[in-house]
Amino acid sequence: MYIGIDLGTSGVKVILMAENGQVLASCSSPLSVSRPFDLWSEQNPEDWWQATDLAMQQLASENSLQDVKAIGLSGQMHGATLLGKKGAVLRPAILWNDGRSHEECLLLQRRCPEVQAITGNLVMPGFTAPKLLWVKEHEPDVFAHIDKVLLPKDYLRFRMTGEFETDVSDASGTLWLNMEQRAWSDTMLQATGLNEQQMPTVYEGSEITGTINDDLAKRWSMSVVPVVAGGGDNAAGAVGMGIIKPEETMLSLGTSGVIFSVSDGFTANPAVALHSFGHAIPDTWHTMSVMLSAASCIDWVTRLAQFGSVEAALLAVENRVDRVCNVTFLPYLSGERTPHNDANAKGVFWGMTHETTPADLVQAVLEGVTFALLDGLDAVRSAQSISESIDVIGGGAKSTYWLQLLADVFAVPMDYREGGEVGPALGAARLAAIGVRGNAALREVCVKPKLIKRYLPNSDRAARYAEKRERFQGLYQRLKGF
Ligand SMILES: Nc1ncnc2c1ncn2[C@@H]1O[C@H](COP(=O)(O)OP(=O)(O)O)[C@@H](O)[C@H]1O
Ligand SMILES: O=C(CO)[C@@H](O)[C@H](O)COP(=O)(O)O
Repeated sequence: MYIGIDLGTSGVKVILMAENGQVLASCSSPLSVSRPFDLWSEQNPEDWWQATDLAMQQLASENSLQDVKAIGLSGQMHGATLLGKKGAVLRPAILWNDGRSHEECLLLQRRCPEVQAITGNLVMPGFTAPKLLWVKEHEPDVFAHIDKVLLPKDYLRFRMTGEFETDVSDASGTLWLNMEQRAWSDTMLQATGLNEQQMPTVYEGSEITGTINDDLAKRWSMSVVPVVAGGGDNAAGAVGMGIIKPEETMLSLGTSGVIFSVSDGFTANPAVALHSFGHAIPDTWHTMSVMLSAASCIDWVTRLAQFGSVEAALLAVENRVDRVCNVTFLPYLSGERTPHNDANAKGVFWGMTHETTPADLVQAVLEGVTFALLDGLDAVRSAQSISESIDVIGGGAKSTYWLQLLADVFAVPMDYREGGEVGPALGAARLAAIGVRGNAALREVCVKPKLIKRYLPNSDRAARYAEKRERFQGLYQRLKGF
C-alpha cells in the first residue's frame, strides 16, 4: 500500500492506494486563504501541517497503515515558504494566486533579459522568484534571515523527514530552474539575491528523498517509510490520470483551472503566458495554461447569491444545459495568468436586468470560467498538439452540468475517470509506488483509470456558445486597464 498527500489550496487530501492502484480510502481537512490586502493571498505553513496531521490521523484511525511502503507528496505550486535557521517559519507563505509582485516582475525581467531563454516562461507574479524580490524590497529584515526557500508540499516533507528537498515539476514554478537542464540556474538565483545553498535539492518525482521520523511513524501507526519527491499538484494529477505521453491532456478544476498537456520535448510560448515546465517523471516536459480563479468562482457566487452550499448552487442550473445565459461574467477575481498576465484584471457581471435571478448568476459564472479555460486551451494549442479528448480532475469535476458545458464550449469530449476527484493525491501515491518498485514500473503504474463517463460535445450548443464567447473576449478587451 502507498499513501498520497495533496496539499491543495482549499484543503489537504490524503489517500491510501492498494498495490494494484485502487484507491482504498481518502480523508481531507480544510484550509482557508487569508487576503489581508488587495492582491494578497497567504496561508500559514503551520496550518498546512496541522491539516495534514489531522487528515493522516483520521486515515490511520479508519485503516491499518502497517503495510504502507512509501508516501508521495503533491501540492499547490509556487508558494514562497520562507524559513530561517532551524526551519523556523519567517512569515506567512505567499501563495500562487498572490498578485502583489507585479512591479518586481518588471524589475526581474530588466535585470535578467535572458530569463525566457533559461526558463521558457514569462515573469509572472504567481511565480516564486518575483515574490522573493518583493520581500527583499518590502521586508528586508525577513529577507536577511532566509536560510531556505521551500515550496508548500516541501514544507510538509521537511516536517516529516527533516530534509530540504523538492522535485523538478514543482521547482519549475519558481523561475529559478533551467528548464531544459532540470537544475537550479545560478543566473536566475543571483538576479533575485539568492544562492543555491538556500534552495532545496532537486529530485525527479519518483526518487526517494528521505524517511519519516520515528515519532511520526508512531503517531500515524505505520513503519518508518520512505518519502518520494512527488510533484506539483498539476503534474501529480497528470500522473494520477496516466497523462505521461506527448499530446495527452488534462483539465484540473480546483481553486485554479489548469489545462495540462505533455509536450514532445521542451517547448515554450511565453508570449501567451503559457507555462513550460518539467513533468513529475524523468525526461518529460509539459505545457500548461493557468487561470487563477476557477472552481473558487463557484464558492464565491454561492456565498454572494446565498445558496448555502455549492451543491445547492449547482442544482439551480442543472436543467439549463440547452439554454445560454444572458449575463456574461469575467472570472478574474484574483487577476489572471494565462493568457492575459494581468494581476489587476477583475471580476465583472455584465448584462443584468430586473429579470436576472441568482441561478442566472451561477450559470454566468460557470460559463465565464469555461470561456476563460478555452482561452487557456488556445494558448496550449499555440505551442503543441493535444489529444482528441481531455481528462478532467479536481473538485469542480463533480458537477455533471459543468462537464457537459465544457464539452460544448471546447467542442472536445471530456472524460471523467475513477480517482478524478483526488487526482493529485492519487498521482503522489503512484509516484511513491514507482519509487519503491523502480522506474521500470512506470508504465505499469501510470495507466489510465477506468472511464466513468465521456461527455460528448453538442454541435448546436457549441455554435451558440461560440457566439457568446466573442462577447466574453470583447468585454475583457474593452475593460482592460479601465
Ligand atoms: N459538487 C461540486 N461541483 C462542482 N464543484 C465543486 C463541488 N464540490 C466542490 N466543488 C469545488 O471544488 C473546489 C475544490 O476543488 P479541489 O480540487 O479540492 O481544489 P484545491 O486542490 O484547489 O484545494 C472548490 O472550489 C469547490 O467549489
Ligand atoms: O499556480 C498554479 C499552477 O501554476 C495552481 O494550479 C496551483 O498549483 C494551485 O492549484 P489548486 O489548489 O487549484 O489545485
